[in-house]
Amino acid sequence: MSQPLPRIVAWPGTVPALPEQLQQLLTFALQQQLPVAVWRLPGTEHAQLCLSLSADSALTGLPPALTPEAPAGFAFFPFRDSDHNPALFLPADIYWHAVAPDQLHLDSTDSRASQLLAFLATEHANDPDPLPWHLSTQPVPHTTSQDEYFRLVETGVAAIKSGQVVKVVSSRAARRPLPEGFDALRAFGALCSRYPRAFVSLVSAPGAGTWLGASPEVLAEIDENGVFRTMALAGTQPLAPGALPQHAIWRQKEIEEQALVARYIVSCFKQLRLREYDETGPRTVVAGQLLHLRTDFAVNLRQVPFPTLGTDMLRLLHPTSAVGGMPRQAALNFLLAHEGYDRAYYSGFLGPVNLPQAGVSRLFVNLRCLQLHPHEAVLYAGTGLTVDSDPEREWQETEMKLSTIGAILR
Ligand SMILES: C=C(O[C@H]1C=CC=C(C(=O)O)[C@@H]1O)C(=O)O
Repeated sequence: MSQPLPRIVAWPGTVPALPEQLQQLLTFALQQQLPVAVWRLPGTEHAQLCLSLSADSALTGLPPALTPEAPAGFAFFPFRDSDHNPALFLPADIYWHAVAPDQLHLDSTDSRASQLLAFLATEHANDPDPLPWHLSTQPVPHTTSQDEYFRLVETGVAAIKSGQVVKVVSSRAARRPLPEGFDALRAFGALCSRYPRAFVSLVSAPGAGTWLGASPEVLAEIDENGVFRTMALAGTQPLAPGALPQHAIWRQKEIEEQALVARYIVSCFKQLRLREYDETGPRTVVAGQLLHLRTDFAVNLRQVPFPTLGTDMLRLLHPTSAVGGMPRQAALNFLLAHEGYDRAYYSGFLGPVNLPQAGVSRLFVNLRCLQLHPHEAVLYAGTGLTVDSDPEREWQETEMKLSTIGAILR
């Protein structure tokens, strides 16, 4: 049975400018302590918003199903599912898309949805400023010092040399003060302008807290034409001013690191006995001030009858070898034993499912992200280690990755 979006209702009263619309929808959600997500897809201009009318209904134990019949909503999945960092799926009880700003998708017979309509119709001079964003119930994670990170890289390289793992992606958290008057919604807008090719997101949910990000990595998507896509993204170098990405030269280390991720994706298709996939690349792509190597994979689901491919691939892919390592379980065990902090939702995945229409879903890896805490932000970044990794270089790479999202704190 298909689950259509709720009915379309006109925005009550005069339609304000787009930022005020977002501000008002967020104010309602946060004042009512409801989960809410705002996002902007790569290469598009328009923000979208999904609001759930019950915090409990967002708790889910499973990765979402990527089929047209599955509920519409926004997935927010941790790196490792746990009681501290539960897998969330925000049902789209209210959905708004800046493409049609005068419309809201909601069920007006629901009393909470009609409360929203009444709220939007009133004066907004007394709305809270700053907004009461959800805060995580978890303490600020341990932030790894440079010495500790060097040791982590050395331990990772030793684990590779001993054959315990082939590749592992170590990561760390870093604390940064919030600038005076920091406004997360304005920061979301700044990320959208700065990173037009990224998936820009702002998610705020009870328990999980508030996360902002600009991800370069598709985990699994099915587009309007029924094409399933995923990508192998790895290898990093700074984009030198004035240099062309296609002229980038890659070291053996990055070529191998990325090839492992591509091979892992191929092994997932093999497990599903699917041969009809297109593979393009690897080629150099730009992500903010960084370059990566990327191989794109596509399957046309109108030609290859595999209706559960998206769901099956999602379950096989997460966490990919671009954020965990290879072999998957050995790398995850290594990280649990040595990384020394809780990644929470960093390197999990997030994105719309069956939005804006049934059959269209776009999930991204939660990279280049931060979590809001009172007066400070916690930023996250990782680096793929191989046998040739150098601790100093890997530290510098995390610094570069942190500055993608860190740019909005300056
Ligand atoms: C783990 C991260 O990036 C991944 C994606 C692209 C390149 C990566 C790398 O070069 O190590 C990582 O695999 C991160 O940004 O925190």
